[in-house]
Amino acid sequence: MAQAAAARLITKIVDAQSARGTASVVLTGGRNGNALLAALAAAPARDAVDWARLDLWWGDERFLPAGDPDRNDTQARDALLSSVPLTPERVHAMPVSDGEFGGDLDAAAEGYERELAAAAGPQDRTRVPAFDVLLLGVGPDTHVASLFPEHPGVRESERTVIGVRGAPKPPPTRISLTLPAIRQAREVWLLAAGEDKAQAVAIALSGAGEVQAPAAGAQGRSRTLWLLDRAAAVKLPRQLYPPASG
Ligand SMILES: O=C(O)[C@H](O)[C@@H](O)[C@H](O)[C@H](O)COP(=O)(O)O
Repeated sequence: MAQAAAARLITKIVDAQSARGTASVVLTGGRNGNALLAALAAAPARDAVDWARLDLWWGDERFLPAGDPDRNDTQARDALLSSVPLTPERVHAMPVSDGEFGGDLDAAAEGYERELAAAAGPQDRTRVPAFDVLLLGVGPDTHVASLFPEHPGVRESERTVIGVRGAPKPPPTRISLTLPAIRQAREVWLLAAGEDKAQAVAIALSGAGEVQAPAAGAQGRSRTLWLLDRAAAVKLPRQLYPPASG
């Protein structure tokens, strides 16, 4: 799944850069998100991407000190970012807990909200850029980013970035894009591999509401793509699962 997603992402970035001279991608944490980045680092076509003209954002982040190994941006740098010639000012990591906002989670979330708004173009209807691709790993409970079933964050309808306390997935304190922000992306790609995601995938794709199944609310403006391996697809409703191609 990671290899296939990496190949698709390279193509999407190259297409965007040839069409508009730039591209913007929102990264996700977790096993599948990091596997995609590692696959990208190893992809032969990797350097078809003009890394200097790529804007990178995060869908969520653990609110920890800079360089903490549990931070998504630390893991992303280790998996890919440190080995490609990105433009540092175009890599928009979410605030650290020992930076300009100190340990003030809400101030840090507001800071990232302002950074997104500043990058939004006049053509963007809301206060975030029109991301070309917004990547999301899917939790076994159907969470995406740090939006968990029945938690306050998934109900947020105004803010684009929020602080999350008491997340069921450790570590508990996080910063996350909200569903309104996620839905501004041109394309949303949801990544799920492994048997432990099969139930979540089936629930999210069978008409569940976004409060009960946040992944169900993660739709792109022009496209929503679920990138699954067979193990994660086994519980899909039959009409959604093409007959095994050999
Ligand atoms: O900060 C995080 O933990 C991630 O952003 C989170 O949303 C992750 O993508 C899912 O929990 C899936 O994680 P796995 O791919 O490891 O199952």
